[in-house]
Amino acid sequence: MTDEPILTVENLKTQFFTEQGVVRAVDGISFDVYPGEIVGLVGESGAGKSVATSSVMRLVDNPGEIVGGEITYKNKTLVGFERAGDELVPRDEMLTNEEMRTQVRGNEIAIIFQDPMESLNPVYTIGHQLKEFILLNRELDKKAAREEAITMLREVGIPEPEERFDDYPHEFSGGMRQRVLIAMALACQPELIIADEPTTALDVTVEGQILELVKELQEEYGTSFLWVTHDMGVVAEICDRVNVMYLGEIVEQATVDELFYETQHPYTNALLNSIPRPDQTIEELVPIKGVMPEAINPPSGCRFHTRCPDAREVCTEIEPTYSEITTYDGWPHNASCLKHEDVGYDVSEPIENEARKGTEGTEVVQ
Ligand SMILES: Nc1ncnc2c1ncn2[C@@H]1O[C@H](COP(=O)(O)OP(=O)(O)OP(=O)(O)O)[C@@H](O)[C@H]1O
Ligand code: NI
Repeated sequence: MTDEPILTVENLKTQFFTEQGVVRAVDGISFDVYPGEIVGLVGESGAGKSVATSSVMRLVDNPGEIVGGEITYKNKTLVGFERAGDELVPRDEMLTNEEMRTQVRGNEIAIIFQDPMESLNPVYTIGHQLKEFILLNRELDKKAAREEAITMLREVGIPEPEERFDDYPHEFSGGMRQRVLIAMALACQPELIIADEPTTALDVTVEGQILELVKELQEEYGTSFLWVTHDMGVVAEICDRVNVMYLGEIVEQATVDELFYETQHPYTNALLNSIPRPDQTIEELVPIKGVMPEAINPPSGCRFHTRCPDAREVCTEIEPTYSEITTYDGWPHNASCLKHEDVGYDVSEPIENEARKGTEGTEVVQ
């Protein structure tokens, strides 16, 4: 851990101002990404993963707004506030929208979304789009851009890229299209790629191939990744470190081995029990019971107390502090659970909740 992180997110808060109320989609999360790392952001649907990544890119949809926190990418302030009277206002060094567009998005940080059809234009050929993208972001002439596009298609495992160059997106399979998006992201030589569930729509075999490809490319180019998924299996496959998100908060963060073998948070445990493992049969899988509450009015105390199999009285009253439990190999292992705090968890009464009532379980799918 000698390097500095390339991305640091501190106490980020992003909210949506809706007619029903304020949706606290991201509610004070902190994490970082070091050079060459693949860092996971994992959690059920609605946890706030996509809002977190779009906040990093400063692409939060209306009526959403980043209302607090700091995001630093290398020496650039992507998000930073200072107090002016009662208000928080952007600091001078915070990049403008124009600077985000010209200096950060695409060339420094690229993003890959779940649905390639949303990112690819159906009326232009794959090659044309890739070439135009390269021309826009790199100082290459047309011929060199075409060659680079073909090289990148080959790099991401498109067979016979010269011939496939003139195909339209609909002539590619889902997996192939996702490879094209990876090629597009890589073509700008970014240092960080944010991938928001890019393999979720693919079948497991194709997903496995894409994950293999990402690992290879990561080794070849040293690119860092922030990998968003709801699937702990994917985390195990490619991530170095992982952040577990629940209802707008990161509840546990550690290296992958630590997280899997020294799990500290009951939610992480529940996520791990709900995925297929080689040592378990499908029947042994335990879906997480109950549903995630609304982010407009999160539960008091620990937000997971309504579904936590270990919840006690005290968990409904005291908000756990996210803190370092141990370190492993120089990496912190953080979690927020009252079991690790000196607040009387041991003497508190277990509570009736969705986990104990035998409520119908909801599978962790999105
Ligand atoms: N445009 C919006 N307006 C209002 N609320 C929103 C908007 N976009 C997201 N949210 C809310 O923010 C919260 C987090 O959503 P987000 O899309 O980040 O979840 P996610 O973890 O990415 O889930 P998924 O796995 O389904 O993609 C949810 O409660 C969602 O309803
Ligand atoms: Ni999402």
